[in-house]
Amino acid sequence: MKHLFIVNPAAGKKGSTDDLVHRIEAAFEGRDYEIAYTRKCGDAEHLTRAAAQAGGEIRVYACGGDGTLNEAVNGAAGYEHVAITNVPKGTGNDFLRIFGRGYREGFSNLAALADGPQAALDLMDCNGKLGLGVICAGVDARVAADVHKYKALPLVTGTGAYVLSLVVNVLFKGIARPTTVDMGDVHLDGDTSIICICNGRYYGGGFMPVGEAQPDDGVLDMLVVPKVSRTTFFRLVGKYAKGRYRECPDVIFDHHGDTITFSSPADIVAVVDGEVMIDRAFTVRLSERKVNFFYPPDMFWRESLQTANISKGSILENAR
Ligand SMILES: Nc1ncnc2c1ncn2[C@@H]1O[C@H](COP(=O)(O)OP(=O)(O)OP(=O)(O)O)[C@@H](O)[C@H]1O
Repeated sequence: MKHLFIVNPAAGKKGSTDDLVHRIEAAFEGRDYEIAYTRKCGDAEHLTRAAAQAGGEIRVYACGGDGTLNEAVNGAAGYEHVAITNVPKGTGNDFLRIFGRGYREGFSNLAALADGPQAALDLMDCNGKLGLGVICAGVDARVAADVHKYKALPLVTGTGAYVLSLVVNVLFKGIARPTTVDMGDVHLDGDTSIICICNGRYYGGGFMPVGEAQPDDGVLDMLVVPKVSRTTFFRLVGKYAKGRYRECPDVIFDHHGDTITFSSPADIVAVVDGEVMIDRAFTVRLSERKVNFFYPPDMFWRESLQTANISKGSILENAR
């Protein structure tokens, strides 16, 4: 088995690349491994696909944030002899949050990760681009997309850019946009505030719209929020972020299936695992391709197992 580390030097804190490389060298001495570095957008996808096409069992470690992971997903999808994972080195790593408390430490333990189990996960196909975690296409997507613009301004920090983007988009540009949406029996023709499709559970640094979403159940969990007043929006956002959508059936419509389409006379911003796409019509469907994902031996994404892990930890701690 070969191990390929794809390191994004632009992701994460200064000095994190050197630190990671030392940890890889220490953990993989004597094993068949290689370290490759990305230089620009798209490199992680090309490196992963090239490794997959070379043949032979391989584990690919996308070392970066959700963007680097998403590129590895697009390069590895459909190749049964390839498995990928995400070594946290970004600011977000929202997909990994599904593994519960301690996910950062768990996925940083390279020796354990190398021999960890793997599972075939579902993928979302969004106009040809694959996503593993969450796709959004409403005011939340416009906020996320604009954060990059504001970050480039002098004297604006990461949090400052997010607050600025939130204020401009929610208070000044308006929450809703004219959109036609079809998902299952739900047809909406009017203004829409939020469209969200979950295969994973988290996005935007910790929002969890559908807490019961499972990345391997063959189901995409979709939520749509029509036009609401600013007051309702701010009242709703806490419940939306905590997966309490069932408490608001009159303003959050849900569908659990395999396809959603949405279109607008104006450009729609969609964000796929943190990556921005712009178009006037989108189809998001369950892809026929899957991706093998490997993870630490003591972690899993089903709540029951996460709970079991937590209680196992406390039993061990009590025994010490
Ligand atoms: N050498 C490089 N220099 C600049 N940008 C790069 C380089 N290599 C990759 N990239 C780009 O960096 C972008 C950000 O990467 P990534 O999303 O993994 O990190 P992040 O933004 O820190 O984390 P997160 O998205 O989880 O918040 C990706 O879109 C990728 O295309």
